[in-house]
Amino acid sequence: MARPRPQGREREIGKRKRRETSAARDLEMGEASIPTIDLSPFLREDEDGKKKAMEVITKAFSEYGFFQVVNHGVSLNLMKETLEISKVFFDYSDEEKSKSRPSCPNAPLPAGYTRQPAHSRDKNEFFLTFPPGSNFNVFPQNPPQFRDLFKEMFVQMSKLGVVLESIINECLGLPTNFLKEFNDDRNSDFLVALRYFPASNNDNNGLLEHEDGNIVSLVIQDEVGGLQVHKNGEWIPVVPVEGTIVVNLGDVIQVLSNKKFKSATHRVVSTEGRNRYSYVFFHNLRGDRWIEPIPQFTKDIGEPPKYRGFLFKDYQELRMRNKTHPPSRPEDVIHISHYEMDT
Ligand SMILES: O=C(O)CCC(=O)C(=O)O
Ligand SMILES: [Fe+2]
Repeated sequence: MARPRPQGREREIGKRKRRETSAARDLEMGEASIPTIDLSPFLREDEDGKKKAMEVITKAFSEYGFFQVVNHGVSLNLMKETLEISKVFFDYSDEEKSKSRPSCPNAPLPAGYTRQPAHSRDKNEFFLTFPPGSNFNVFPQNPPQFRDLFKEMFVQMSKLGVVLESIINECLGLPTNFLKEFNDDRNSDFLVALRYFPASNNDNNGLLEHEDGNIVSLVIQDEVGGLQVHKNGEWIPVVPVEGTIVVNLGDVIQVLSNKKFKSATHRVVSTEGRNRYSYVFFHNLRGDRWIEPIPQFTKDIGEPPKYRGFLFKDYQELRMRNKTHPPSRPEDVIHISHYEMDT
């Protein structure tokens, strides 16, 4: 007799277990690397170059959900300076850093400086801001250039986020400006500077495997390395190349596109004897948006929706609970599979 197919959570546990085993097996890592894409055709409206780049991007989004970009419009000097300034800031004493602890309890995320609690599996500390001018933002007095550099980085990364969103829109074949109109409020975007601590003898986890929940994320990493993306049972290193920005897709696009595009699973592995610094910009979405697979990827082509609809805010809250009240069993952590339909 055929074995009944595992349902819902049981099925998810199976998937995760398989992934964890293969993660352990593949820790040594294969030869694969993620694609690098030149964005200059989009910035200078070169139609032919755009078409070619879009083919590569569409493939990368359907297979990996991850790629790196060059000629992205973000100043290379600014990238260097912001990494340098974050080293200066994170090297300050805990007392000094604590002066910019989050102070606004109703902010959707803790803006300012946060260190992961000792019991957290993630071994990092970070500094988060919402768009310049947001009332949630808290900045340190020192280093004196910190605030301006952070603001400038926000502005430039936000521009790139908008460009990438329009590229995603085009690669998915959506009506012109569909995503721009759906996601017309930039107040929920945020920028995070991170410092990962060196690996210890028995723990090299910097950031546990996860998918980003938003539209698209942009990562600037220093030369230490450790960011890895999961593909076909393998952990592929995202090898740092100075001046490049890593792009990874979030769950919102995976759901809207009914899984045509993937939000890749990724993690950060820490390195013995070295801190690792990075910046991540989250091109996000208003909490009151309703997310469900769009008809173009479901009923228009005779495909059943792979997800039930949900309010983005509810998903964000569940993801937040993963952090504030981490479940003891990894399989109880909420992922986008929480909304997956049994097909
Ligand atoms: O620090 C990195 O390289 C990536 C961080 C990340 O994946 C995240 O914050 O969601
Ligand atoms: Fe991430």
